[in-house]
Amino acid sequence: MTLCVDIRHRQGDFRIEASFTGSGRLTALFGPSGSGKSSLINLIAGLIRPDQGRIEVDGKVLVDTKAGVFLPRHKRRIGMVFQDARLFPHMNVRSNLLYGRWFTPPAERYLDMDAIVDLLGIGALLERKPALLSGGEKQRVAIGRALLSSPRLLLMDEPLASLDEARKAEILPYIERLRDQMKIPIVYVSHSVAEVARLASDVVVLAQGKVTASGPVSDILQRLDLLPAGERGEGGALIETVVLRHDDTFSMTVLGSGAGEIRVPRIDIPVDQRVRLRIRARDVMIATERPNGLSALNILPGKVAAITHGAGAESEVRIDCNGVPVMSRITEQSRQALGLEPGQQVFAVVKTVSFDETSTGMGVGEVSA
Ligand SMILES: Nc1ncnc2c1ncn2[C@@H]1O[C@H](COP(=O)(O)OP(=O)(O)OP(=O)(O)O)[C@@H](O)[C@H]1O
Repeated sequence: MTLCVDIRHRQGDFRIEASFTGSGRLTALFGPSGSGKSSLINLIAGLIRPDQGRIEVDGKVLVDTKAGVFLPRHKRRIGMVFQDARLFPHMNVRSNLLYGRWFTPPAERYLDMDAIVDLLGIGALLERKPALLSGGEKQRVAIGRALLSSPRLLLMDEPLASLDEARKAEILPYIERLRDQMKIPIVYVSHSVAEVARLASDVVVLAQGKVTASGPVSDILQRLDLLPAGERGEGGALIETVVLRHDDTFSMTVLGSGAGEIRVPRIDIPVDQRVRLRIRARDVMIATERPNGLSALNILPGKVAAITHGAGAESEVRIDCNGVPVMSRITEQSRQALGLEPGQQVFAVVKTVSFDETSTGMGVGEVSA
């Protein structure tokens, strides 16, 4: 899918000037509060008419102010999921789901109820009213309702923001399945690095209404300078791995990657499955010789590829571990003490316990354009 956005719009004192192309399965709009993420979603959905510009999804022009085109919302075939599920309280789950089909002409319906119910695991909930659902279940039904409108694009505006960590963890695998099994492109608003790392194929970074960077998720998450200050500690490398084996004695899982084997706390993913692993830059130590007598289990040989002096006392070091970039955030004092320079052979050291449940997710399949 290709989503092309090139718009300028003013609301009050706030100006949006956004231009980007998303060609992946799940494009994350990422930025701090007030950066314009929801405004951009509303512009794509047709809830706001832009002052100037053009929006196109897979060749279908939704807006082109120069040509006088503004497709009204109901003709855009866009599914929306918000932070709050917005289900109809008087209808049961089945009726809420079927409501999504209503506005789509039968000839254009390409998703059926059974497939969606199965994908989202909501078969047991069909007769219940929303008041009897957990927050995570409500969001799964809201996603189902949006999908049953057979949309050509799905917009998700912070769909997990109102859920606690346990409910988020419950719903993330369903969004991964949706991303990997449905052919519907998704634009997903978030200000959480953990969520973006797990779900996105591409990222558009927004700050004060402007696009400051866009590209594949692994490229963007390495750029710690692009991340909001409060989320910088969550940035780092995002690498594709495969489950090699589970070590039940020590409750660990061994992942294979281009950088070597990586041990993480046991994850419930079958052997041979792809896993996307986030290694936070702040969790990576650097050694100039292979360490001995060290408790950390992951020691990845590599070469210093680049060093960036960050704000204040910090330096960011990109280590090329056999073609796999691993980021490390260390103090400038440590960098100088080790005499680190580009080209130098080093070892990236990562403790197994530094990986948590937000560090791994199902690997993204081939991204079809
Ligand atoms: N109708 C409006 N009129 C004037 N200003 C508005 C209007 N709607 C939003 N804004 C302003 O536009 C800016 C961007 O808001 P927006 O909701 O798009 O940001 P956001 O990145 O989605 O934030 P959050 O993460 O907090 O939801 C904010 O400064 C907001 O106050």
